[in-house]
Amino acid sequence: MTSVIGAGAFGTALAISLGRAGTVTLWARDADQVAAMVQARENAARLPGIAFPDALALSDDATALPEGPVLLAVPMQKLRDALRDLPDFGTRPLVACCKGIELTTGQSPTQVIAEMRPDAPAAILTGPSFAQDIARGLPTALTLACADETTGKALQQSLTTPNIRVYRTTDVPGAEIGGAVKNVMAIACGAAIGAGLGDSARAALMTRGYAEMQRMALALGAQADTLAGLSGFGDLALTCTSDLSRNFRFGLSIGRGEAFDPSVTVEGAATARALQARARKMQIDMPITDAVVGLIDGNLDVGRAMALLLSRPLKEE
Ligand SMILES: NC(=O)C1=CN([C@@H]2O[C@H](COP(=O)(O)OP(=O)(O)OC[C@H]3O[C@@H](n4cnc5c(N)ncnc54)[C@H](O)[C@@H]3O)[C@@H](O)[C@H]2O)C=CC1
Ligand SMILES: O=C(CO)COP(=O)(O)O
Repeated sequence: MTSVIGAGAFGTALAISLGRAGTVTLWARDADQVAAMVQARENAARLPGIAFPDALALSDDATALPEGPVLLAVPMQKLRDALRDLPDFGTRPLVACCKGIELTTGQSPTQVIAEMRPDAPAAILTGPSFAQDIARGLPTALTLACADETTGKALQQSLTTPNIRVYRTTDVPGAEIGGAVKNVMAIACGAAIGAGLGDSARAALMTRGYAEMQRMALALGAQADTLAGLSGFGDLALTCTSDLSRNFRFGLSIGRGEAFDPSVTVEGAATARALQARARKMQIDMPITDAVVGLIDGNLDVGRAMALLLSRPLKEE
C-alpha cells in the first residue's frame, strides 16, 4: 500500500487520486491538521470542497505506515529535515514528489534521499500537474524516474490511477533538472507578463529557458529526450503559461511591483540561487537564471533584466 508524507496541496491531491484507485495513507506531522481532516474528510486548507475517497486513511504516526512505497510530498528545501525526523522505512522505495535543488548543498531530491537513506531505492515523481487538477480527477500525465528499472516499473504500476498516467524513465538527472529549471523560468515569465512585456517576450523566455535547462541537464549526463518530455518541456509549458502556478504568480507580483505572501511555496526562488551557484561552478551559461536571482534580490528590475538579456552578444541559436 502506498503512503504519502505531507498533506500539502500536492501530497493531498496524490492521496485523493490514489485513494480512488485503491488504498492509501496520507501522513501529516501536525496532529491537529490530521484530526481536522479525519473529521471533515477534506483538506480544507489546501483543497477545499474536494472530498476524500473512503479508501484514503489519515495518520500522524509515521512509525505505523503500512508496507509499500513512501511518497515524500514536502517542499525541496524541507526534504532533508523531513527525512531527518521521519522513522527509517528500511528498503521501501522513497519517491520524491518535489521539484528543485537544495540551496545548502546543490543536491537534487534523489541525491538528498540517497544521502539520508542509503538503503532505500530513490525515485522522483514529476511532470506537469496542478494539485487542483489531480484532485478533481482531471487527466494528467507524470514521469516516474528511477535509476533501478525493476523498482521503477513497480512504482509506475502502483502510482497509476484512473486520472494519472505514469510514464517511466531511468534518466533521473534529466527529470530532476527539468522540474527544477522550469520553476525558475516560470518566475521569469510571470515577471515579464506582470511588467507588461507581452506574450512574445514570454515565448522567448520559455524557449531560451529551455536552452538553459538543456545545457545544465546534458552537462550532468541527462538525455535530451527526457527534457523534451513531460518533466522538461511539458512542465515548462504548463507552469510558464498558467495563473494556477505559484512560481508564475510570484513572478507576476515582481513584475507588477506587488507584495507576495511569503508563506506560499515557491520552489523556483531558492532553486534559482542553487542553480546559479551550480552553473557558475560548472561554467554553464544561464543568463535567465541569473536575471531571476537579480529580480528576487531586488538588484534588477524587469526592464533592466530584459535589456541585459537583449544586449548579450549575438550568436547562433
Ligand atoms: N501544488 C502543486 O500543484 C504541485 C506541487 N508539486 C511539488 O510538490 C512539492 C510540495 O508542494 P505543495 O504540496 O504544493 O506545497 P504546500 O505548501 O501545499 O505543502 C507542503 C507541505 O509540506 C509539509 N512540510 C513542510 N516541511 C515539512 C517537514 N519538515 N516534515 C513534514 N512535512 C513538512 C507542510 O506542512 C505542508 O503540508 C513542491 O516541491 C512542489 O513543487 C508538484 C506538482 C504540483
Ligand atoms: O509543479 C507544478 C506544476 O507541474 C506546480 O507549479 P507551482 O509550484 O508553480 O504552483
